[in-house]
Amino acid sequence: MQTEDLARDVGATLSKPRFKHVQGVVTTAVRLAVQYGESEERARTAAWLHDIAREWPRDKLFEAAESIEVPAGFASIPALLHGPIAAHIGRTVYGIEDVAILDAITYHTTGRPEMTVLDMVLFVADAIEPGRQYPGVEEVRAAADRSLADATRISIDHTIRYLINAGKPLFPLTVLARNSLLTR
Ligand SMILES: Nc1ncnc2c1ncn2[C@@H]1O[C@H](COP(=O)(O)OP(=O)(O)O)[C@@H](O)[C@H]1O
Repeated sequence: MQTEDLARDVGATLSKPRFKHVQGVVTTAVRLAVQYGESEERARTAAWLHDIAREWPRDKLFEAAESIEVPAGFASIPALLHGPIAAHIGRTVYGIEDVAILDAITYHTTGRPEMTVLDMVLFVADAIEPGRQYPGVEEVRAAADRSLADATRISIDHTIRYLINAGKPLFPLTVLARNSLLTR
């Protein structure tokens, strides 16, 4: 699979602002991969694919989730389904067999316990790409310069606070991801 083909398909699938976000995630993921000793190629592929189903309507996400293997609990929060579905598309449409890439995509919104370097590269890149603006983003950016695990944990802390303040459900795996990062 050529990255150019993937980039072209993503460009044809997503809205302009979302495509710009993905481009920012690709650039940032590659930079973090170089900094933290992960493969640039894997980071690039995961980043191009991660949001390919992000703009699907709820019904389409639920329908797709019924026919693929989704990790436990994901279907209870529709906003999380685009990760596992993007991984499924990566495997079935683009022939990606590297489980590390597929897992990084699956868990890019939630995190998980014992996150790999590639998981964290994508997670943090998604949180700090240049187009991201939210209270606290500078703290995550600064942390990413010194420690990928700290940046991941701080980003998770922001997400947890955001979800609580917004009265939204919090996926339990994210709490386990945070606990695991605190004991690393
Ligand atoms: N750990 C989580 N638990 C529950 N819901 C979450 C979690 N993380 C994110 N969400 C919800 O899923 C939505 C999509 O998250 P994300 O993919 O990070 O958004 P985007 O990249 O579009 O900003 C968020 O707006 C939030 O409401």
